[in-house]
Amino acid sequence: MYKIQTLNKIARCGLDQLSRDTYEAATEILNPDAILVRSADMHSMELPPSVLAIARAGAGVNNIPIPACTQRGIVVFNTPGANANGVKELVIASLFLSSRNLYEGISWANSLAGTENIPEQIEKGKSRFVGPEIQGKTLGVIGLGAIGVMVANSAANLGMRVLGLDPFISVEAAWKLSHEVIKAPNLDMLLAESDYITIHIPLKDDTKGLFNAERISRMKKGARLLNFSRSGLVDNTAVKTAIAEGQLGGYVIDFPEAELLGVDKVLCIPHLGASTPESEDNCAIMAAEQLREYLERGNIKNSVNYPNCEMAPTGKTRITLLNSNVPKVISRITSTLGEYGLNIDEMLNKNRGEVAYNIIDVSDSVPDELIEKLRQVDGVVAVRLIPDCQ
Ligand SMILES: NC(=O)c1ccc[n+]([C@@H]2O[C@H](COP(=O)([O-])OP(=O)(O)OC[C@H]3O[C@@H](n4cnc5c(N)ncnc54)[C@H](O)[C@@H]3O)[C@@H](O)[C@H]2O)c1
Ligand SMILES: O=C(O)[C@H](O)COP(=O)(O)O
Repeated sequence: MYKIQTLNKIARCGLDQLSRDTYEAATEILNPDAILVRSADMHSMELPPSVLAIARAGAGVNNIPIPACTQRGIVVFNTPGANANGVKELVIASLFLSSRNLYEGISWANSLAGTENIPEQIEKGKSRFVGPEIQGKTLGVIGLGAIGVMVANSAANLGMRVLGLDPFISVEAAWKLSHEVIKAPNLDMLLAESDYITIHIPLKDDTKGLFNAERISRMKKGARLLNFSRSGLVDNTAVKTAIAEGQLGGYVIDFPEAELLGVDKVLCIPHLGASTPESEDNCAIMAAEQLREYLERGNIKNSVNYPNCEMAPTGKTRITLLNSNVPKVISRITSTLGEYGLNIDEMLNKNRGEVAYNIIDVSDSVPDELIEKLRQVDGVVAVRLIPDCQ
């Protein structure tokens, strides 16, 4: 029986992937084998030694202490693209929301409740909420991954001139990008020419505070900024100053913090990007499937800290090893197997940066003592035995 701890509400159809005969999933559970999470902050959580894997039902993994997990041999997964359409639709909606002053206009209309001559007041007052159409305007998209590509393509379809910037764009994303999207040669050009800018990059050490006062000052005067990625990418104080000075025409944030609430021209959305039944289902199913594949077969798919590594099960005994990516570890592993007279039927080794992963299938039975010996091998971080791997 595998035990799964859920730290957030995970869509039922995802949990249904984990059959009740083999899995027990609960919010409180002793010695979990794996954790299923959405946005819960795990940085201060003490992870029990039993945890083998963490699956983030979503894209951003800044809520998970990745380096500490890697060091302990905990494989962390996310669900690339599973909620991208949900976010894209809200980004497109927010272009209109912000440009046409819809939130302010609707709030004002509602504030007239209980007063006289509503139609007259509406016609008199509406001119305060005039806002530009997006057709023909320039949208700068920073980050052309799962979400950025969808946003860029949809905006081009709506008649916008779209500039895209992603120095690390994947081949897969590049294939999906509309030929109408113009490659911005650098951030300066994108900042200077865009009427709207939307950010779709992960929050990391090198992206933190990307939109600071200096970069905002290089934006076109009155341009609007949309942030559906993470609050830490944009400096809130710089946003407030730039709005007060008219440099920024508006800011839409899906991760509002205290200092932004109630600020004029700031639209605070309560992290609704992926809050659609479709996105929640997609993420939960993908995360649960990835966990199953890892726990039951040792296969790694869509990990953010270990290499992807998949070997079709042979029905034999499978040994999996997580190790440091340094010379001689593999030879030490294979000679340890040799000492116990074990012949390797199939083996797959993949590395990623400082770590590596191995799947080894053997026909013979594996004594517990050998697994203990493998755990002692210099450079090996964790070892697992999966008998009769189907
Ligand atoms: N609001 C929400 O509910 C919601 C939902 C999903 C994702 N997100 C956030 O959006 C981010 C992007 O999601 P995604 O699914 O598109 O991820 P993704 O991994 O598919 O795409 C991220 C892209 O950013 C690019 N990138 C990284 N650093 C960059 C930089 N400095 N300049 C330009 N490009 C850079 C990468 O090359 C990649 O193509 C996530 O990391 C997450 O923080 C928010
Ligand atoms: O990174 C993500 O996938 C989003 O921020 C969605 O987060 P959520 O699953 O908590 O809605």
